[in-house]
Amino acid sequence: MKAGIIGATGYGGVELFRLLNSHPHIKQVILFSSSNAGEEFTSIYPQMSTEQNHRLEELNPEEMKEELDVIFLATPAGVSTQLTPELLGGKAKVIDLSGDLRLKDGSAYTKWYKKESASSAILEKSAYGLPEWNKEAIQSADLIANPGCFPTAALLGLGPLVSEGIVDPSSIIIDAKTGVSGAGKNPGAITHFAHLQENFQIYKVNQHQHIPEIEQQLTEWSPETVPVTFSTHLVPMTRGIMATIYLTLKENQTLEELKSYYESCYAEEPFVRFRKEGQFPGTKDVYGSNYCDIGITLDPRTNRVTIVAVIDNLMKGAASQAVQNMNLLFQYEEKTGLPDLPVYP
Ligand SMILES: NC(=O)C1=CN([C@@H]2O[C@H](COP(=O)(O)OP(=O)(O)OC[C@H]3O[C@@H](n4cnc5c(N)ncnc54)[C@H](OP(=O)(O)O)[C@@H]3O)[C@@H](O)[C@H]2O)C=CC1
Ligand SMILES: CC(=O)N[C@@H](CCC(=O)OP(=O)(O)O)C(=O)O
Repeated sequence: MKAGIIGATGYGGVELFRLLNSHPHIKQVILFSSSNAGEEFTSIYPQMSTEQNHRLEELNPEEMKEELDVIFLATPAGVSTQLTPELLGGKAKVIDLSGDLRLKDGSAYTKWYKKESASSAILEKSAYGLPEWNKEAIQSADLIANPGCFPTAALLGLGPLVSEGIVDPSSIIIDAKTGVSGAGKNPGAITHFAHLQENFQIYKVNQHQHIPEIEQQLTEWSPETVPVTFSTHLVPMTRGIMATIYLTLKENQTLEELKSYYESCYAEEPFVRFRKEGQFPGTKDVYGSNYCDIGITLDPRTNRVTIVAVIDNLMKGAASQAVQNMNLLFQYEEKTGLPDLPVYP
């Protein structure tokens, strides 16, 4: 198979390259760049040298859609809205890592991303690429909207309880922390080393573009609308997301019952690991891997549940989840080409 990466010189693009380069079904990876076409990839990332030389190519959607089997877009918001219509209709399947195609309601996209949305025809065509919850739709799609990094952690953590209908829908608080690579390779002043180191910073309070994405999926799982309080914090680390989620239950349940919902939801899922009672994961437990590790507990004093879900934002939050989706699209075994274990320490 031939794969193409648009936005190859960004953090998500480089991580995709690393994974696709050792994927057993990918014979060739072609890298596209809007700013460095004509240059060798190794002139930008010498550490990514391989046996094959990779020159950064200029975009040519007409050729790409016929010659490539799969195209990944690892580009800033707004680019996929423009490019996807030109990339569909040929041989290639398209996997978009940006937020452009995740929200079914184009006006919600415009409100939260402050950009023009893709057409409703494109939005309808795209399958939400959260494999643990949407496998069938992914397998039969031509276009995948890879989930956001925070929604991946939050939804995998919340899914078993919200879909069971046992959560008070007005009670959900998602308190999330992220490493700085989530902001891409050209972040703003908030991510400057001098500001970031020894600091812990909340940002986009009540304005984060992942709020409607999380609510869209929760509301699909639940008979009621599920609004969430969602806050994001930058911590001085490179990779990793921890979503600490608090909620109350509609009726009393035991921790054993709660655990059983997770165990049955994720029993067949190779990339969700549920912790034993009393254990909670840290971000290093999933570093460099496609895992989402989850721990839960119930405080009998308050009847409040605490859920902790961790992922690597560049992996399960972006590139490796995109490869997991590619595996599903092409009927490869879901774990193909993805690391078995995280990098530790
Ligand atoms: N970083 C993360 O943890 C996650 C990121 N995402 C999303 O994935 C996407 C990529 O993120 P990330 O790799 O971090 O971002 P980066 O900013 O690191 O890279 C984006 C790349 O897109 C390319 N690009 C920029 N403008 C254009 C344009 N107008 N047309 C075509 N290509 C363009 C650039 O590459 P070049 O100049 O070579 O074309 C750039 O290197 C974003 O939408 C992001 O929100 C999603 C989940 C997690
Ligand atoms: C640290 C940091 O800034 N993280 C980014 C991650 C979001 C992202 O990647 O954007 P989309 O999923 O919408 O494409 C943020 O919080 O906005």
